[in-house]
Amino acid sequence: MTTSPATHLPPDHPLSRGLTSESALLNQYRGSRTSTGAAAKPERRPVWFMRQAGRSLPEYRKLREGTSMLDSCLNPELASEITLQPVRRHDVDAAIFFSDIVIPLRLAGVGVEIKPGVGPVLDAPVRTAADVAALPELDDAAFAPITEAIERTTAELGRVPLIGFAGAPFTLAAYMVEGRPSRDHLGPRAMMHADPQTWNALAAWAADVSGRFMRAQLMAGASAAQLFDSWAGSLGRADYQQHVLPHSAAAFSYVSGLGPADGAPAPLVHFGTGTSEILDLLKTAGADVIGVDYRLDLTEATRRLGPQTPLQGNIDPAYLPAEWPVLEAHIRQVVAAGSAAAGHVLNLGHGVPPETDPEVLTRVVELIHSIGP
Ligand SMILES: Cc1c2[nH]c(c1CCC(=O)O)Cc1[nH]c(c(CCC(=O)O)c1C)Cc1[nH]c(c(CCC(=O)O)c1C)Cc1[nH]c(c(C)c1CCC(=O)O)C2
Repeated sequence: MTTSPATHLPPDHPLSRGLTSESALLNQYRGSRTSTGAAAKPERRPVWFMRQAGRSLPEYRKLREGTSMLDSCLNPELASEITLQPVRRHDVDAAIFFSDIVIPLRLAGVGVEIKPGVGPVLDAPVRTAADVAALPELDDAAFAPITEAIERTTAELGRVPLIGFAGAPFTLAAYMVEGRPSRDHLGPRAMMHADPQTWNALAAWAADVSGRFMRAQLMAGASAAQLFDSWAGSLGRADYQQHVLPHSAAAFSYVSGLGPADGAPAPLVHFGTGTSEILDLLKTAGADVIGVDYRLDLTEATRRLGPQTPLQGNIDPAYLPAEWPVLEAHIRQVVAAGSAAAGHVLNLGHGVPPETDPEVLTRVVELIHSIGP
C-alpha cells in the first residue's frame, strides 16, 4: 500500500478560482478571522451542521423514498440534490457532501448496507489475518459517481464551499470488525492487543480507502475535507497514540497540501466524539482545524490546543428542542467561548438528530449570522 504524494488541484477548481478570499468559512478554517481580500470587510460568522443533509428535512425523506441509502449516495443527481437541500433551506455557509463513510467499502466491492435505524452492516465481519488479506483493492476509477455528483453540486453552489469527508481508519475499521454498529467497540480494541499485525493491516487498508475517498472529492471540486473519527472517544491515550494515530495521519497524507498551483491548500478538519482527553493527539494527525464535540467548552479546547488552532463546533444538539431563549443563550455562550481561537466555524457538537425541527436550524443560522464577525 503506497500513499501518493499531494498534487495540485485542477486549474478550474473552486479554490483556483479564488473561492478562498470570498469565503468566510475557508478564512476561519485558515485561522484568519477577517477577510484577506482587498475589500477586507467584516464577514458573517460561518456555520454549517454535521448531518444537515438528511432525515430532519421532509424534502430529503421525500426524495429518498424507495431508494436505499447507499444507492442514493451513488446516484449523482440524487446525491447532488440532497447536498444542496440544506443550503437552500438554511442559508448555511457550507454544503457537506451527501455520502457515507462506508461508500469506499461499497466501491471496493465489500458487501455493506446501511440498515435504517441501525447503521452500517457488513455481509461478513473482518476479524482474521485471512479476512484482511482477502479485502479487495479499491480502484480510483470507482469514484466516477462521486466525481460526477461533486461536479454537479459545485456548479450549483457558486460561492458556497463544498466540504468533502471520509471516515477515519479506527471508526471505519470498528464497523468492519464488529460487522455492525457497537457500543464499546471492543472488537477492534481487542484486535489491537490480541493480533496487532492484523489490526495494523486492516487500519492501513481503511486509511488507504478513506484517503482516496477524500482526495477524489477534493480533486472533483470540494474546497475542504473533514475526517470523522466518530468513535475515537472509546480509546485511551496510549492506544490512540500507538494503534490509531499513525493510520489517521496516513489518511490525511493523501490530501495534505493539496491545493491550487498558486494558492493555499484545502483546509482539513478532524472531528471525533468523546475526544476531549486525546484532543492534543488528534491535532498531530495532520488537520488544520479541530472539530470539538459538545462535551468540552471551546475555551478549554483552545487551552489544550493553543490559540493558533482554528476550531469547529460545538452547539450541543440536546439544546435544539429547548425553548428559544435557552437555545439562544447556549449559542451565544459557544460563540463567546470560540472567540479565543484563531478561527471558529459554528457547528453542532455531533450530527443533527433526525427529529429536529428544521425551522429551529434555520433560526440558529439567522442568529449566528446576526451576531456578526
Ligand atoms: C459514523 C458515521 C456514519 N456515517 C457518517 C459517520 C460519521 C459522522 C457521525 O459520527 O455521525 C458520516 C455521514 N453520513 C452521512 C453524511 C452526509 C452529510 C451530512 O452530514 O449531512 C455524513 C458526513 C449521511 C447519512 N448516513 C446515514 C444517514 C441516515 C440514512 C437514512 O436516511 O435513513 C444519513 C443521512 C446512515 C448512517 N451511516 C452511519 C451511521 C451511524 C448511520 C445512521 C444509522 C441510522 O440511525 O439510521 C455511519
